[in-house]
Amino acid sequence: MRSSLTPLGPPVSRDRIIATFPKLKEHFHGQVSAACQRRNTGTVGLNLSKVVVVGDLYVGKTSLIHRFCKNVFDRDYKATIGVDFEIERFEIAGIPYSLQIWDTAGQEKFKCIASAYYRGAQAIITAFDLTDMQTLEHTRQWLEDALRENEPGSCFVFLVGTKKDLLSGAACEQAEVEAVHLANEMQAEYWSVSAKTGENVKAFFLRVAALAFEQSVLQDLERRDSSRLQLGTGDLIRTLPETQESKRPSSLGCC
Ligand SMILES: Nc1nc2c(ncn2[C@@H]2O[C@H](COP(=O)(O)OP(=O)(O)OP(=O)(O)O)[C@@H](O)[C@H]2O)c(=O)[nH]1
Ligand SMILES: [Mg+2]
Repeated sequence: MRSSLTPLGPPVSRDRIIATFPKLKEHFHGQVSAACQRRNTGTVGLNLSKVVVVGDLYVGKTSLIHRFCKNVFDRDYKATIGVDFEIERFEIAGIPYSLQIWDTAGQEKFKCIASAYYRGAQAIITAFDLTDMQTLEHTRQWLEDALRENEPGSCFVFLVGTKKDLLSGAACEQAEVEAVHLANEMQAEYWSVSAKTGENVKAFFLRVAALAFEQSVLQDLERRDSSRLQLGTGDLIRTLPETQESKRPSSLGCC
């Protein structure tokens, strides 16, 4: 049965339906599964969760997003001017869910435009080119800039090595060792992908969506719990001791 929160529009495509937690663990958090089963996920199904993709120019940010959202790959380079975004709809544990994926420009001259869009990100994807290790080094700065605009600890961080199709053997292994090392430092999850062949692209974004969804549901439950608590403990109605004074209606208190 579809959720009553399903937004207007056509149903999500079959490959955007996530029933079990992708990669690393099999199940959603117990509270999240229970909330989904009871359709008690508040406004999660109606909100857009923001994902921001950052990294040097030419590393393949736009290509990665286009491969996932449109299933296309363009060999020609067209620099992103400022920012762009795509909205991708999912159905996760039976609940509709949407990601707003922001594609930012890597060119220095657009940095101030792009950084205005970092705020409110639930996930930050820092991308680098596996064939150009300088771009890996620069991910530290990209991440620092993006985190500065967000509450500490509020974002999932991913380090993504792109253009996997261009590397193989020892060179690939060497690049990945360095990347995993940096990912640990950043407390990021590391993925390597190819927008050209599509390798790992869908699995990666499904993982991003599942993590963001789980966090959204938990935050929503917490928010509703705490507002209920505030109502419960609020000193809204005070009882007066039963004296003759207090029994008398105040309007009759004169004379
Ligand atoms: N072989 C290969 N080429 C890729 C891959 N991803 C991107 N490219 C190429 O790399 C170039 C740059 O890709 P973009 O996606 O435009 O790079 P970008 O990071 O968005 O660049 P800016 O918008 O300037 O920040 C293009 O010519 C792409 O075709 C990949 O997985 N494999
Ligand atoms: Mg781009």
